[in-house]
Amino acid sequence: MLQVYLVRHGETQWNAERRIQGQSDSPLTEKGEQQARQVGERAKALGITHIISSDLGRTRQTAAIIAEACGCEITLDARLRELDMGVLEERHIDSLTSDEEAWRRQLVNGTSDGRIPDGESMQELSDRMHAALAECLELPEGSRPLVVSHGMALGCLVSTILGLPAWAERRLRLRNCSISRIDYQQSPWLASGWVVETAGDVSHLDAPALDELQR
Ligand SMILES: O=C(O)[C@H](O)COP(=O)(O)O
Repeated sequence: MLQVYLVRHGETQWNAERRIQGQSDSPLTEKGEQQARQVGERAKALGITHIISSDLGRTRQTAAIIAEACGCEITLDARLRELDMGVLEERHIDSLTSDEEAWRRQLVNGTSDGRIPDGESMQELSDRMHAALAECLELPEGSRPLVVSHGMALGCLVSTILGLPAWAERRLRLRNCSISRIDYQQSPWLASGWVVETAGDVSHLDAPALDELQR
């Protein structure tokens, strides 16, 4: 049975400052680098064989730290990027006008085709994340891949595997450097296809980051 580990990147400067990143970027904080090292230790113990990462800077930085610990090659895949948040990228979450806040809420509270101006819909995000995930099925027998991506992108993947709408990802707390696991199984009794084993595990982190709303 193929097991795929899903890791959100380590804490970044803008995560700590509550600024919207989307496909814009900011570097890992010192804490984010430490979190990535702790994922690296776990990844080594798990016998990870391949690392597949979003091509944004913060995920590449996290993937490089994990790869150093477990000695795997990194493959970059732009389909694993965070949701494109259009004109709201780089903005401080507490600085949004009421119109801007309405765009954001429309996106995360139940409209799969809603989008922030110049941004992407949750459905588009879901489609590209599933297409990237499907490539794990082509890896050689016995592979154990680890995917490094983003909060909304991974939340959308896990939600849709569970049969929930893409926007249900806001109901999942995927903190920086949390690990989720999904398996691809064929079962006569349970679901066949992707199933969720764990979501948002932070037991490998000394001091898990607070999520954005708690900061
Ligand atoms: O700020 C954002 O773009 C998202 O809410 C979180 O994205 P991240 O997982 O890349 O920090």
